[in-house]
Formats: sequence, structure tokens, C-alpha cells
Amino acid sequence: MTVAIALFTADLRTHDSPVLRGALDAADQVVPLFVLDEGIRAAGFRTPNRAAFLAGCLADLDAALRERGGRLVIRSGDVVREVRRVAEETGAGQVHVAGDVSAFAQHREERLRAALTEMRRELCVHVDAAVVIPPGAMSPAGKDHAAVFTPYFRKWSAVGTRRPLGAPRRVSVPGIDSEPLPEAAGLAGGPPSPDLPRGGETEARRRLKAWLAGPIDRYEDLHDDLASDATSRLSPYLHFGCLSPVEVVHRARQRGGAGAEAFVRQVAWRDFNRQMLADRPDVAREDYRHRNDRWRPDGDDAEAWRAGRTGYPVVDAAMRQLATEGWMHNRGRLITASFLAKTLYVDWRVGARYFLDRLVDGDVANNQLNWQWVAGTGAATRPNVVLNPLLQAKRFDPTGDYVRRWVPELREVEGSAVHRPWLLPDDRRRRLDYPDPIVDLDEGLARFRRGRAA
Ligand SMILES: Cc1cc2nc3c(=O)[nH]c(=O)nc-3n(C[C@H](O)[C@H](O)[C@H](O)COP(=O)(O)OP(=O)(O)OC[C@H]3O[C@@H](n4cnc5c(N)ncnc54)[C@H](O)[C@@H]3O)c2cc1C
Repeated sequence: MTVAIALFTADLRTHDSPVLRGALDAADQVVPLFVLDEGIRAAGFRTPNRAAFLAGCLADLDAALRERGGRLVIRSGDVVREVRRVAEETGAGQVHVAGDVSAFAQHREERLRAALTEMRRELCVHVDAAVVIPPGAMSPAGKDHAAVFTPYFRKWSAVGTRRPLGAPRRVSVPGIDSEPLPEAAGLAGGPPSPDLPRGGETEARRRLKAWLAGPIDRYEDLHDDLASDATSRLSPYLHFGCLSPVEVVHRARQRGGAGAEAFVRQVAWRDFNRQMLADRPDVAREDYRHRNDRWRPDGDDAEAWRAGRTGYPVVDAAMRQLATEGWMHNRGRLITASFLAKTLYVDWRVGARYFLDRLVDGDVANNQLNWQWVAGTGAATRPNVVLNPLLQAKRFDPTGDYVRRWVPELREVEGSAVHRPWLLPDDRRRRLDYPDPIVDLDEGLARFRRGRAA
């Protein structure tokens, strides 16, 4: 009886899982293993929202494997030590794992290879299943990344993708001890956001099916409209690998139409950011293009921003959406990031850290590089553009419904007047428990230009 280990990392699913399929094809029995590694925890799972979501993903993966006659084996500790132990306990001759270009995963792969070679076992590294087209497939991995999205996307669209794999029918697991499934509270201190989405492949597939059945057709027209909430909300499921991006793109293309095309283009941004980070791991902390900014440090302004009390309703609405759902609309992310980095001229790293702490889809490549894009230190071709929150509100929340949904203090203010509460008659204004703007937009703009020009 031969045994192989399928080591799950950022691919917490049974459908289109090259790792699970590879292990099943190679051996009679498979150990589906997830290691709660100290390194993973330090790298970001300690945040309550992502910890709660991860706990949901693992419970769902275990249930899916049980339906197929197997189960998930959980271990805690150093991933290499635990893989060695499981290989010794079960006599597994191979370990299957997904390729991953992040510095953390590369280090893990090197250590696994060394340990398994010493044990005369084999490490089988599969395609990077977290992206559609892995960084090395269009240009050598870790070299010569594309710095401009449009030509990258043209090339990306021309590369064929592999066909998604189905889920296995049966998974036979050898007798082996497992720790209990982790509880969210045990993974991270502090409660998650109250309206956090539920983690796991089942919920991911339900959402994808519903999305493809109709709403995707409105995506091109409505994806920027804050109140319509007309985006897929698939980002946390893609981040944790509950959904394969290859399958998502494949099915969207099958569906076809302008909405699907616009949606696929957006999914390509994940691959674009990942290939940049693969080549420039320093951009997680350092400017991609250094511009001698005289950033202001964390302080009262940033605190008002975090609390959703800046006095600019559209900014505050988006920050409160983040606090409540652990997720924020992309247009909200653009407005709030521009407000912090350019209007308040606070170091983009302060905002990026807060987003990473709260976002259930928080992801180093997508978060840091989007922050840098907005702050003007990233790949944006117009780095000095400042998003005026009042103009953004007029365009992307013309009725004011998004603000009224998230800022209860302003719920009684009708129409677009909700975006400028300081213009209300004095007696009405006084009755609202809502702050005056913490910054004058023109002064903010002048400060940004002075700082950047210096
Ligand atoms: C300052 C800032 C920080 C961000 N931080 C993150 C982050 O940590 N994690 C994250 O997944 N996305 C991040 N984004 C990108 C984007 O806002 C989210 O991916 C999107 O809002 C998720 O919602 P959705 O699934 O409904 O997206 P949809 O509009 O339905 O898009 C489909 C998918 O495409 C991908 N996508 C869409 N836009 C982008 C983008 N600009 N960059 C990368 N991928 C994209 C996502 O995986 C998304 O699920 C950030 C954007 C900004 C401006």
C-alpha cells in the first residue's frame, strides 16, 4: 500500500486541486494535511477576520473530504517537522504541494526538499494554483516582471490556461491521528467583524454559481457603483484558495459577454501583482518607485480615518463597511487609500497595515501593491492623481444610499446632501453626532504637492 501526503497551503479546496489530484494519482492512500505553522500565523493569520475565515475553510474542507471517505489531518507547529512526522508515521513516500513564488513559500519549499531528500522521500511541487498564469509562465519567475498592466493583460489573455480538474470521487486516508479542527478564537485573539462572510469551498461555489447565473452581466456597468454592491465578493475565497482562479476564469469565459470580460480583466490584476511581488519582494514594505515623499507618521488624523470619523461621509462609510464586514468595495478602497496617503499625506504603510489587519481578503501582493498604486509609489502611470472624495461621492454614490447604509448618524439626511453635512442649516447640523471635516481638501492637496516636490 503506497501513501502520499497532499499538503494544503493556499489551496483549501477539492475542486481543481492539482495537489490533491497529484497525490491521489501517485499512491493508494493520501494524507490530506494542513499544518497550522507558526510562520503562517506570524505572516498574517493572527488577525481575527482571516483566522475566523480560515477556521471555516478547514471545517468545510474536512467535511468535503469526509463525503469522499477521507478527512483532513490537522497538525500544529513547524511545517517541515510535522510533514516529516506524518511521513514517518504513515510511510508516505511523496509529499505533494503547490508551487508558490512568495519568499515565505520558497523558503518552506527549500526546507521541505532538504528534509525529504534526507529521508529519501520525494517532494512533488505542482503548478501555482493560486493564480491563473504563474509568474514564471510568461517571463522567467523572479525576473523582469511586467510593470504596466495593459500590455501584461494583453499577453496574459493570449496565453491558454489548463483545463480545471474536477473534485475526486474518493479519498482513502490511512489511520493517523489528527488534532481537532481549530476554532477561530484559538487562532487569533479578539472577535471577528460582525458580518464576516463564511469561509469554505461550499460557500465559495455557491457564490460563484449565483454570480455567473446573472449578476456578472451587470459588472461592466455597475462595478464602481458603491450602493449597488454589484461585484462578485469572491476575493476572500480566491485568497484562501477555496476557489481556483483558473476555474473562475474558465467559467466566466464560457459564460461570455461584456460583464464577464470586464470581470476576467479584474481577476488578472491578482496575477499582475503576484508577478511584481515575486520579482520585488521588498515592495511589501518599500516603495516600488521611491519618490522622496515626506510622509506624515501615524497620529490623530490616521486614527480618525481608522475610526470612520474624518467628516467626509463617503470615506467614513467605506471605513465602517470594513469594520463591519471585514471587506470593502474596491471603489471605497481607492477613495479611502487616496484620502489617507494623499489628502492626509500619511505614509501608505500605515493604511496598508490597517487594511491587512482587517481585510478578510488581506493579501500582501494585492494589498501592498494596490496601496502603492494609489499612493503614487507603485506602478500607476499617473502617480500624482488625487481622488477628491466629494467628486468621487457624486459620481459613485450619486443618491447617497451607500453613505446612509453605513453612517447611521446621517441616515435622516436626504439625497446627495448627505455628502456635505456641513452645508445643512445650523440647527440640523448641530443635532447630528457627526464630526466636521478634519482637513480642508485644498490644503491637503497643497501639502501633498509640496511634500512630493521637495
Ligand atoms: C488600497 C487597496 C487595497 C486592496 N487590498 C486587497 C487585498 O488585500 N486583497 C485583495 O484580494 N484585493 C485587494 N484590493 C483589490 C480589490 O479592491 C479587491 O480585490 C476587490 O474589491 C474584491 O472584491 P470582489 O471580490 O467583489 O471583486 P470583483 O470586482 O468581483 O473582482 C473579481 C476578483 O478580481 C480580483 N481583483 C479585483 N480588483 C483587483 C485589484 N485591483 N487588484 C488585485 N485583484 C483584484 C479579486 O480577486 C476579486 O475577487 C485592494 C484594492 C485597493 C485599492
